Amino acid sequence: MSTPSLLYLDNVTVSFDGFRALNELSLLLVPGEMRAIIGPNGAGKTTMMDVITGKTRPDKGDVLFHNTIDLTRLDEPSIARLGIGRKFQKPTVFEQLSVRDNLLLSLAGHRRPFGVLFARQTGEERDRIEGILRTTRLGQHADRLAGALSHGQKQWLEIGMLLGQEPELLLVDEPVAGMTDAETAQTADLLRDINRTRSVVVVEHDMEFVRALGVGVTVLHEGSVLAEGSLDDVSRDPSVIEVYLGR
Ligand SMILES: Nc1ncnc2c1ncn2[C@@H]1O[C@H](COP(=O)(O)OP(=O)(O)OP(=O)(O)O)[C@@H](O)[C@H]1O
Repeated sequence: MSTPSLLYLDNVTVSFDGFRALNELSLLLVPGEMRAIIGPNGAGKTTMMDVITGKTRPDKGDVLFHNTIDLTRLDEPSIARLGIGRKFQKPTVFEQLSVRDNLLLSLAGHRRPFGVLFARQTGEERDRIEGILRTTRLGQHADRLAGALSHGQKQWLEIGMLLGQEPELLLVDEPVAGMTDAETAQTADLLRDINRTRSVVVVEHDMEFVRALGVGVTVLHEGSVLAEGSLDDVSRDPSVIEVYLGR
């Protein structure tokens, strides 16, 4: 029996003017998994996310979703519709709207986004928004303008907006950059909650946060996987110490 696979990057190479940002990168994510991706600056983390979401096309290699769908043949909107959602580092919430209205706009299935603000909410929409408010710890702030939230709360709102699209796999890029220690700890809890029902790939430099996640870690270096395992395992790996943690 083959290993169940949610996402499989098979020998993916991406070159920019002859420079290999990804160099025969292979990585397997099983359904339901949360994986942390770490690695020094320039290791290829962002390029890897760009390949998964269809922003960058590899020169070589396949990216298989559920073993059968080759993402390298699809464009960004098609990949998003398949259930792969990405949160970029910088929050891009609608500052002039309330937290609740931001979430309403994000719900999957709306064809004319801004029109929904003037339409009567359905019970199902209300329930889904309440669920996302609970997950993102924003229940107390539902009626505040998004622009009045702290940096950390804006990041949670954006994660909530991603949840509105019901992704099967969330890609999260440096979620705790610029957060306070308390916000960082809460973000780890929040992602663990989300991971009960969805798979997650999180790129992060903050090792305290990665430790709090308590998930498998992949170390990238020069566009390839240098090590994989628990944070303790990879922290002990001499090659990792040499290129990254020991710097
Ligand atoms: N569009 C591009 N054109 C040329 N070179 C690029 C391009 N995108 C990335 N690179 C190079 O590819 C390498 C990998 O970059 P990438 O942004 O994927 O690394 P990263 O691991 O995300 O780094 P960081 O932790 O700094 O965000 C870097 O050397 C970068 O300069």
